[in-house]
Amino acid sequence: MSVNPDRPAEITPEELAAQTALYAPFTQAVRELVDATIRTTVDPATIRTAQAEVEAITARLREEQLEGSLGAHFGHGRARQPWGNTVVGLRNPVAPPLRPVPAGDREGEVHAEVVLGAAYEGPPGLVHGGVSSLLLDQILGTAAAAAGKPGMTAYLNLTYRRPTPLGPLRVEGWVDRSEGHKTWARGHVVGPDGPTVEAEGLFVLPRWARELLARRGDAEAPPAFE
Ligand SMILES: CCCCCCCCCCCCCCCC(=O)SCCNC(=O)CCNC(=O)[C@H](O)C(C)(C)COP(=O)(O)OP(=O)(O)OC[C@H]1O[C@@H](n2cnc3c(N)ncnc32)[C@H](O)[C@@H]1OP(=O)(O)O
Repeated sequence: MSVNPDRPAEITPEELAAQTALYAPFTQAVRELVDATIRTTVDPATIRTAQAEVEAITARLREEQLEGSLGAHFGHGRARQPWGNTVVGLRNPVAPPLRPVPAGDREGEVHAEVVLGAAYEGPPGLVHGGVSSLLLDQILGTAAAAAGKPGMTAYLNLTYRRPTPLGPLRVEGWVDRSEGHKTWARGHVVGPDGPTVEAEGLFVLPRWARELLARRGDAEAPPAFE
């Protein structure tokens, strides 16, 4: 998670829409490539040819690239897009991606439907425990932010109740309680037979951010967490 205390450069909603239309299908195509890489059974000569083609594409993309990570380069107003984020990033093919939306009636409650394929496997046919943790960290953090209490993960406790099958899943998060700059959130991964992994975490608005807000006298506008 990069934390940017300054407002990143903004682009217009029209430019944001244009960039989304460009990059979302491109990123999805690379996700498909990853899945195909894992599952293909083509002959060795085809693999070698495909490797050369992929390397050529990579070289073409590297002709112009950023120095570091993506951060929150794109956005407008308070709707900045964490396009590099490993869970929700629109430009990150590693991201499943998760698309949390407001749901339910608990504070900050957000849900996301997601389909996890071969790229997220741990035990055969099952989701890797670290991947469940990844999704839950994000959805609990998003719930805290949706409740207007954003923070960084101070701790995240997980209980793996039963194995999580690869395939369609729902991830849910909500705020349990908060005290000032500390917000406790809960959530779970739900499979076809009910919840599989439960999470409870503490999200803290860091001291530096609290001090920044105090200087700005702007308690309603937390700094960007992307
Ligand atoms: C409408 C929809 C909008 C949606 C819009 C989406 C927006 C976007 C969503 C982003 C969703 C991101 C979801 C991924 C979230 C990551 O992945 S974050 C990355 C992983 N986490 C980290 O790297 C954090 C690393 N740790 C730190 O930076 C610092 O230790 C912390 C946790 C920020 C705390 O720092 P601090 O505030 O400077 O420290 P400090 O003042 O000592 O502690 C503050 C309080 O927290 C308590 N505390 C700190 N750590 C702990 C702990 N481990 N256990 C218990 N208490 C603790 C302290 O005791 C203290 O309590 P009080 O005495 O104030 O009551």
